[in-house]
Amino acid sequence: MTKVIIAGFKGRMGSTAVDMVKNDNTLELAALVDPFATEKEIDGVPVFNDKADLAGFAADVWVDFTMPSVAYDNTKFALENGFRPVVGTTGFTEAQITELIALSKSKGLGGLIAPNFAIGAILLMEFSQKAAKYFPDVEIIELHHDKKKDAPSGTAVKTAELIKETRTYKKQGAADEVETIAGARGAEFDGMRIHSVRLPGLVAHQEVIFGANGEGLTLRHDSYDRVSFMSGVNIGIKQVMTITELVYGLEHLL
Ligand SMILES: NC(=O)C1=CN([C@@H]2O[C@H](COP(=O)(O)OP(=O)(O)OC[C@H]3O[C@@H](n4cnc5c(N)ncnc54)[C@H](O)[C@@H]3O)[C@@H](O)[C@H]2O)C=CC1
Ligand SMILES: O=C(O)C1=N[C@H](C(=O)O)C[C@H](O)C1
Repeated sequence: MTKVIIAGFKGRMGSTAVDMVKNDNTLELAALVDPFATEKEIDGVPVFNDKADLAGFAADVWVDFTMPSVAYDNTKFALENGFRPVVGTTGFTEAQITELIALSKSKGLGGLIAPNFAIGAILLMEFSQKAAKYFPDVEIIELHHDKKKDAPSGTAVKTAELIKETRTYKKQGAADEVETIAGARGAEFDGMRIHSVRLPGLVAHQEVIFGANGEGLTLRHDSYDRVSFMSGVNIGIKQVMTITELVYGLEHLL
């Protein structure tokens, strides 16, 4: 049995992850963490408000769906306490990821930071990376629910990072273009543009639009329900038990 801690269990993703773990008889819910929890235990599973109280606790995996502002500290805490992190929380800097990978190696602990756990989103990123080799003009439009705290989404950033590996650099748009309203052209990443839409009713969606002479290519993925992320979280939990360092992106474990 793999013993799993879920941090952020009161939230949209954390609560969905609790159901997924409960429905897999090879996984055991070992502890739940959320500063907003009022319960001391739920169905015999201990509940903690503060991660510090989990130092020395016996568990294998730390699943994290919390907030960008705490995800780095939580992941570091997990590694320092022998829990293999499986982190969906977004907002890590490149430097933080590099540091956490080094820490995981020094501890010999597997781990995963995955900006998106949906298999369709992983495919969208891979297809986009392939297309960018032939279509260097690309704009990313990510669309999310209006409770999302970070912009652009972690998935959009990861998509842009992957595209950067195959795309020949170019600064897109007219050389003399002017924004008459600041931000009209979106965020810039390596010369390409990323646009963030926030609306009630949405869950998590992304389009990657390529343009070339006389043709266009649009790739799109939609998560209509948070259950779309759960097979990826389940794979992540199982795979981190078999590796000895943290990886960035679920594609490394598929
Ligand atoms: N990688 C992926 O596939 C996905 C990632 N996400 C990301 O997961 C994160 C959480 O998203 P939601 O569940 O929608 O947010 P949410 O706001 O519904 O839930 C976050 C929960 O974390 C709790 N929390 C805050 N600080 C904490 C701490 N220090 N320790 C433990 N719990 C803490 C909050 O009280 C809240 O219950 C976001 O960064 C989001 O972008 C969301 C969907 C899919
Ligand atoms: O906040 C969300 O909801 C999501 N966050 C992740 C991201 O920032 O990419 C993954 C997914 O898009 C849902």
